[in-house]
Formats: sequence, C-alpha cells, structure tokens
Amino acid sequence: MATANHDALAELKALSNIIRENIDRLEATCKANGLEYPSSKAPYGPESEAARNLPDAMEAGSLIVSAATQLVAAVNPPPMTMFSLVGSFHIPAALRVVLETHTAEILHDAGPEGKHVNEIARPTKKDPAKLARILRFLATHHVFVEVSPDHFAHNRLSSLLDTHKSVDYILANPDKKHEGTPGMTAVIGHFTDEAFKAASYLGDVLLDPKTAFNVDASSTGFNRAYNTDKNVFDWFETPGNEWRLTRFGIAMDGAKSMSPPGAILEGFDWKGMKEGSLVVDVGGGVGSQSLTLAQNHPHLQFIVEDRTEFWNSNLPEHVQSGKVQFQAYNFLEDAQPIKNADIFLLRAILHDWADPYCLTILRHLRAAAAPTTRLIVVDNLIPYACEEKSTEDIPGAERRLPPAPLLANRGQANAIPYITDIQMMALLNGQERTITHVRNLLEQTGWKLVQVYHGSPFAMTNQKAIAVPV
Ligand SMILES: C[S@@+](CC[C@H](N)C(=O)[O-])C[C@H]1O[C@@H](n2cnc3c(N)ncnc32)[C@H](O)[C@@H]1O
Repeated sequence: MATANHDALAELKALSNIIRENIDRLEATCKANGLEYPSSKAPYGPESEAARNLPDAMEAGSLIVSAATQLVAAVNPPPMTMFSLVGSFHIPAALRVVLETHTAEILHDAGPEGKHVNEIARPTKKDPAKLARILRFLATHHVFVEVSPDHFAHNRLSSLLDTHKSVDYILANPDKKHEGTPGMTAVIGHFTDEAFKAASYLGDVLLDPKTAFNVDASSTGFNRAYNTDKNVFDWFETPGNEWRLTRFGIAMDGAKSMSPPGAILEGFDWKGMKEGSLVVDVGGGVGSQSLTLAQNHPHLQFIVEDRTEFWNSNLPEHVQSGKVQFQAYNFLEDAQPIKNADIFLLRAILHDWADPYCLTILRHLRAAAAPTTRLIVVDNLIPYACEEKSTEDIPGAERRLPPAPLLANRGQANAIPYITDIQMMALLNGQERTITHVRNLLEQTGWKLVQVYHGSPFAMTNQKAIAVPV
C-alpha cells in the first residue's frame, strides 16, 4: 500500500495521463472515421452512437472511465465517497419515480429550455415540490439538466427514459408503455422495481443462518421482498403479473442495446456453418438473439425453446412468422427434445441459476448432443479484481491487462457484470461466473471448454464460452 504523498500524487498524475491520452485517441479515431463523438446534451440514438461503437473508441472510452472513476476514488475525501456509496440506493428510487410519472415523455418536445416542474407533475397529479427534488438529485448525477430554478430539460442520459410515446397514450394504456420500444425503459422499470426491492432484502437473506448457505431459487431477497414462495419466473406467470412478465420480456430484448448492435454475431464462425445447420436457442425468450442471427445468417435454422407462457404473452407474431420456430421446453425438468442440434445456445441462462440447477440444464443438453454439437454459453465471464493466470491454457481466455495503475478488471468501466452478478443473487440465487467456474460446471456434465471470446469492453452479456461434448 502506498503511504508517501509523492506516491499518491504519482498515481493521480498517471491516471490523468491515461485520461488525456485516451481523449486524444478518441479524437483521432473519430476524425479518421469522419464521425462526430456523441454530445452528452443531444438525445440518445443508435446512429449518433456510431463513433462510440468504433472498436478503438470503445477501448479508449473504457480506459477513460476506468481512470476517471479511480481518480475520483483517490481524490474525494473517503467519508464523502462512502456516504455517496451508501446513499446510492436513492438513485433507482428516484429513477422509478420519473419513469412512472412519464417525465421523459412530458419533456420530449420541450427543447433545451425544458419545462417548469409544475407542468411535469400535472398529468400524473404528483407533488411538484417533491418531484423537483427528485429531478434535481438526478440532474446532479447527470440525468436531466436543471436549466433554471425548477425548470428541467432532457440530456443524453435522461433521453433513455423516453418511450417516444405520447403522454395521453400512456395515461390511457399504462400497461402498454414499453411495448414496441427498444426496451431500455423496460430495463429501467424492472431494475428500479422488482430488482431494487429484492436487493434491499439481500442482506437479510445472507445474514440469516437459515438462508445463508441456501442456493434455492425461491429463497432469495426477491422472495422476502414480495412475500412469495415462487421463484421469480413462476411468480411472473401468476395472475395479476402479466404486465410484469411483458415488461421483463421487453427488458431482455432491451438489454441488447447495452451491447454493440449484433454482438451475438461476434466470436463464433456462424458463417462457416453448413447450410441448414440447426441452432437451438435454449431459454431463448422472445427469440431476439435468434432473430439477429437469422437476419445475418439466413442459411441457419432456429428453434427457440422457452416456457410456453413467455412468448405467448410477449410477441405472438414471432411465433406466427415461421422464420423462427418456438417450442415449449422446461430446461430444469425435461429431457432435451432436439437430438440433431448443431448448436445449443444458452444466452443469459446459466447466470440465472445456482450450480445445482446449471448442472441439470447442462446434463439435459449433453444427453441430447451429437458428437458434432457445439454448446455456446453466452454470459458475463466475470474477471477477478486481480490478475488471473489459471485459464490461460484455453484459447481466447487470456485478458489484456490495462495500463497501471488501473485495476486489473478496469473497475467501474467493467461494472455491469458485477451488478448483474448481485442482481442474480438477489432475484434467483443465480450468479455470473469466472471462466474457471464455468469450466468446472462443463467438466462435471460431459462438456469440454475449448474456446473463450471476450468481445467488446462495453458489451453486456456478450462473452462466449464454447464447449464440445467429451
Ligand atoms: C434472462 S432471460 C434470457 C433470454 C434469452 N436467452 C436472451 O438472451 O435474451 C432467461 C429466460 O429463461 C427462461 N426460463 C426460465 N426458466 C425456464 C425453464 N425452466 N425452462 C425454459 N426456459 C426458462 C425465461 O422465460 C427467460 O426467457
């Protein structure tokens, strides 16, 4: 541990150099590609994100975020940092309020002058004085701008809360707010509601001797928060929760926007597969990953397996289109019915479940695998917060270390897998896993991990572990 002042200052200077060098790199990358770097004041949109999605810009951005957040932690008085950390649970509470008062839609056409909070609070008949404090708190975290006292306007971050639907439509059809959207608002809804409440009971579950070592999917913070014995997937299907199930399905689709477009296409030679190869998307939800694959690789066939109720209550038109076939399948209870799959795809599935459930899922797939079947596990492969040598024998597993003095896992630039890890624990006793952990599960179930793909530093649930039967 550094104790002398000059060490601490050397760290600050090194961090500031990383930031400066990588801003120059961003500038050069944008210039070389003739693209504008997106403004933090302009609304978010996939086209205007093009510069940020350039591989070199992503790497530069990741190093800047890593260095800047480390710099803040080093410079801010520790009690202030700790106070900010323990108080950060108010952020999702505030985000839920603005989401459910449709503030983003109310401000949609307000332009840079924004609107007075009285106007923002009126359509949902909320207290403007309280809403102003909520919005000011968020503006302090760069979500919305307070342009003049009590007048709030959009910026890039707050525009992610906007469904682009009219306020009148949402007020008349509250259950349809997220339908037909890219899904980020549904992600925000699920996180700030079910997940946030589940997380607030996580400590109770982990500290209670009766549940401390329990890995049951229905013995979680979620179960305490909602006072139910059902796991979250069963609970979503109980009468009265239809809108939550729909929101969750749209949220899963929306999580794609947290990765570069087409992230599922990377890291595996889909093109090299023979004509008519069959991809079975196990627990494929509304089939959004299979659709992306089908659109880009029309020579492949797809079957999306999930619990019946899931797709019928989400996107029935996908079932009717025929491009992707849907099949009811319970991966915890049933033998895998497809015996001639070329690929079993498991995206964001293993992370939902504790090890005993994953072993069941993997054994069912192994029993149905042909010698040529490939298993592609797409999940976050969570790095230790220090250097890791134990998986370097697996092709693709090695990670490039960032420059000193950054954390080996890039800290806040790589925060999402650690957030989803705790989220999975709070909701289902699931978890994100290290490469070693995934390898162990595969080895216990007759699979061998042969290739790892890390992908973009800013992508969500895009890392791939490719396995073959043994
Ligand atoms: C986190 S979502 C992932 C969806 C999709 N693979 C993706 O990447 O967007 C988990 C999916 O597992 C499905 N699921 C949960 N329990 C299941 C079970 N026992 N059998 C089959 N599917 C299940 C859920 O309905 C949901 O669609």
